[in-house]
Parts: sequence; C-alpha cells; structure tokens
Amino acid sequence: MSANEQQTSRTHDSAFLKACRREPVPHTPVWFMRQAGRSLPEYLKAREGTAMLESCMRPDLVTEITLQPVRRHKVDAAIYFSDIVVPLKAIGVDLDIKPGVGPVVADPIRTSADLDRLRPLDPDDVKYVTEAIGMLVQELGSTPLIGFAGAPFTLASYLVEGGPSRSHERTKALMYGDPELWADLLDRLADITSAFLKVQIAAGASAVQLFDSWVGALAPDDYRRYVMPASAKVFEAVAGLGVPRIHFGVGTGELLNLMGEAGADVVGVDWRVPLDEAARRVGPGKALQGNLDPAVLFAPREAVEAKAREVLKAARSAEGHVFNLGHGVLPSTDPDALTRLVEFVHSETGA
Ligand SMILES: Cc1c2[nH]c(c1CCC(=O)O)Cc1[nH]c(c(CCC(=O)O)c1C)Cc1[nH]c(c(CCC(=O)O)c1C)Cc1[nH]c(c(C)c1CCC(=O)O)C2
Repeated sequence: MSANEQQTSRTHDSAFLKACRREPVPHTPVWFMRQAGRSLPEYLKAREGTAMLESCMRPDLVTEITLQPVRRHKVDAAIYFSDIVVPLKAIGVDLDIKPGVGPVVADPIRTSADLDRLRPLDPDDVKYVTEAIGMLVQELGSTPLIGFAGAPFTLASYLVEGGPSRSHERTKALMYGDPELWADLLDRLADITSAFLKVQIAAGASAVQLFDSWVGALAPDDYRRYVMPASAKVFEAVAGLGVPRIHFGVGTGELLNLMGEAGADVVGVDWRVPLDEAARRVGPGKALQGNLDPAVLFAPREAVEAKAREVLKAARSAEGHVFNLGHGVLPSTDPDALTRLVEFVHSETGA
C-alpha cells in the first residue's frame, strides 16, 4: 500500500472525514485554524531560537508542533504545521516571515519578467514535507492530518504587495490593469499550489484545505472572472485522490456559492454568516466548516458555550458540519478555553 492508501484506510472512519463526506457522525468533529501556534506555551518553548520559516523545514519540529494541539485539546484533526509561503520559498522566492507582521517578499512581482522567478515546484524541493508527514501520520494513527496551501489569489497578494495589505491596491491594479499578466501569475501559482498539495497527499495527508484568506476583498463578478479559474484548477488537480477538499476565506459571505463551485467538498465560513444561511448560499452537496468568532473565546465560559450552541444549532441545516472558528486562533487566547470548547462540542453532539 502507498503511504496515502495506508493513511486513507486508517483515518477513514474518523468523525472528521465522515462529516466532510456528509455521513452520519458519532459527534461533531472539531479542529481550529491556527491550533498550533502562539496560544500554546509548549509551542513558544519549541520555537525558541528558531525562525518561523526555518522551523517549517525541520521535520522534527514540524512533527512536535503539529502534535501539540492534538495532545492538549483532543481535537479531531491535526493541521500540518507550515505556512502558505513555504512552497514559494522552496522554489527560491526571496521572502521571510517577520514576527508580528507576516510574510514579506524582498522583490515584489509586478512585471512579466518578474514571473520568471515563479518556476514549477518539484517534490524534491520540499523533501522535508514528505519526511515530516511520514513521521506525523505514524504518531497520529487514526487521527486525520489536514494538509494545506495558500490559494492563488492570497499568494498573489503577498507577492505583488510585497507583504500584508489591508486594501490590496497593487494586487487589484495588476488584476484590472493587466488581466493577461494576472492570469499568467495566478495560473503559475495554481500549478505550484497543486504540486504542493499533491506532495502532502502522497505522504499521507487525509484532507486538504485551500486558504484564500484575503479573497473576501473581491466582489463576486471579479472573483468569478479573475480568481475562480485558478482555484478551480487546484481543486481539479487533487480531485479523485480520495481526500476531501476544504476551501476557506475571510469575509467571503458573498462568495460562498462560488467558492463551493470552484470544486470544494467542504466550504469554510467565517463568523459573519450564520451556518444555516451559509448552507442556503452554498447549496446541496457540500459540507460546511466553522464558524465561532475567535474573539468569543475571551468571554466567560457560559458566553462561549451559548455562542457555540448557536453555531451547532445553525449547523443542523448543513449536510455535514466540521466545527471550527471563523478564522485562526488569536495568539493571546487562553488554551484552556479551547480545550473546554472541544469537550463542550463533543458532549453536546453525542460523545
Ligand atoms: C494568511 C496566512 C498566512 N499563513 C497562513 C495563512 C492562511 C490562514 C489564515 O488566514 O490565517 C497559514 C498558516 N500559517 C500557519 C499555519 C499552521 C497550522 C495551524 O493552523 O495550526 C497555517 C495554516 C503557521 C504560522 N504562520 C505564522 C505564524 C506565527 C509565527 C510565529 O509564531 O512567530 C504561525 C504559527 C506567520 C504568519 N503567516 C501569515 C500570517 C498572516 C502570519 C502571522 C504574522 C504574525 O502575526 O506574526 C500568512
């Protein structure tokens, strides 16, 4: 059996994969975006003295950090510890992740000559990913590992702006001003992203999530014209590999149907749209993931439980539901509040 087949059979009956397939579940599965990270003291300790990108290339550290939230919170899935810019770094783009800032690109991509720097990704460029996932799935046993990548639009935003951006003005200037160059850029990113996801699936990831974190900056018509073809290409590339495909972005209430249509099996929803309304927008044949506001975790326990109960109630309209936050865990979150939330969702839904 290949690593992928072996892992698919081990994790097949997990609550997480059942929910993704819209099958009946023993309890609602839970995991948290950014569950590994600064909310955990053991993460801060493990990362001491190692830069973010460097730690992503060390299989021992990746394995330890990925397992930390599974051990502590008893979540139903692990997410591979990495970052969306890792495949870009792997093909030689000069970039770094600045603490408290995010990814910063030394020479932003703005002309057709700049595109030459985006060569295809070869699996050998990311041997450390294959190695880390091989170690991880042994440790995880029947707990599924979620692989992930950044979607073409969100990666393009970092590459074109040169760093994080609130309004994405240079990205939009390129998109509207030179649609051909834009399409070429997104197509190259789609191929890099597809190759990166395939490496993770071949090594044993049981599901994949495509993060289009910043695509909520676009109106639906522009999403359809300028972004959807590239994201659809990624989903198509990993269709038929036997792993559910999750698609998530922030502020994407008006895009939920299109993000499903792009080829997702599970649509991630932020906290701005209740899941019953999200189910109506997404339509039949998809599961939903979400969507407790991460800031709710700073409220007293009773308030967290009341809000979580609202999420679970609204989720009854969905054909399948994976409980998550509406975006990543905030770094100053009390980790005990997360552990209690996992217990609460499990106990409310039958575990
Ligand atoms: C937009 C985006 C990025 N990276 C990612 C996204 C998409 C998800 C989202 O919308 O949040 C994806 C990502 N980045 C990281 C993960 C780890 C897996 C997990 O969810 O537990 C995942 C899934 C680790 C990380 N990626 C980063 C950290 C913090 C680095 C540190 O600990 O110093 C972690 C744990 C750095 C990073 N990298 C990025 C940002 C915005 C930041 C935060 C900057 C900061 O506040 O310091 C880009």
